[in-house]
Amino acid sequence: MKSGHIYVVQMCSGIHPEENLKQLAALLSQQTLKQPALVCLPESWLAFCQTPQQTLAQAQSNDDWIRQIQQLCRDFNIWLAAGTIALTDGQGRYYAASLLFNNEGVEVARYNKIHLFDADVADSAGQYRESTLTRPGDDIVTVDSPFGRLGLSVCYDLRFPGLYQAMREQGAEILLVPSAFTTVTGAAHWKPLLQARAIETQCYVVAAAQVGEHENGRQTYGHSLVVSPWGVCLGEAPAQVGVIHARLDLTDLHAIRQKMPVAAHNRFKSDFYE
Ligand SMILES: O=C(O)CNC(=O)[C@H](CS)NC(=O)CCC(=O)C(=O)O
Repeated sequence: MKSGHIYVVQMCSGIHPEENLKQLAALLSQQTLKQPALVCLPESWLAFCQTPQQTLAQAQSNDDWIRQIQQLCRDFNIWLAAGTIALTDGQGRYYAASLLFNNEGVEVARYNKIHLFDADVADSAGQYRESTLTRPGDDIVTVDSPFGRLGLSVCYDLRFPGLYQAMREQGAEILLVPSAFTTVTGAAHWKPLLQARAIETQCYVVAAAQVGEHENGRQTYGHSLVVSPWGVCLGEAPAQVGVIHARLDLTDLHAIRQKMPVAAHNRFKSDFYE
């Protein structure tokens, strides 16, 4: 039965990729990484920019950063769920892309954030309009790994349970939710949403978060979380930069699914109306 070690890196990313990569390497160096290791990073960890135009410029020039990230996977012998990185669509916009690399630095999956955060929030930023230059993705992504079958999602996606049900139907066992939640919505919704997704799908949920006051003027909630398929929090980060570790064991997951087979009982599957 598959199992492994998950390391969730909570970052306070700034505008400059070089500094963010240094922050990541320093945090990983402080860990004794048990194998096999899956390292999960938050949304926009490589560059948390000030404007969509800055993010677009970043998206058009990050080939070299990606090569450095691939090298980091080999140096630390880790699988890396690389949060999100802005990647150009070649037509003047960018995707919020979540790339998964194996321990040889090979890209094994890519998910483009489907739901974009266009919302008004009672915080110092006030307005979020992610769709300004971001192109939304269309495809649901699940992929096998030494840890189990991973389902990829990003931040605001968390509010749309249909996506997670679809990943469950594709066999997902571990759902990844790299995020940069606002402090206001995070305090109100973050933990219950993550626990609900874990309980409904009977999956592990792993959510790496941005935290603190950022160079771009934004504030984020932190509280990175690992939730078991029973809804129990196996690890929760405080509101500061750092790494949390959890051991995932799919034996428990399959026991939970066997005792309460909600996926088989579900009458609202995607083929319900066919
Ligand atoms: O803009 C960037 O560089 C990084 N992207 C983000 O910070 C995104 C879009 S603005 N944030 C969210 O999705 C927060 C969702 C949230 O807070 C909620 O659902 O309550």
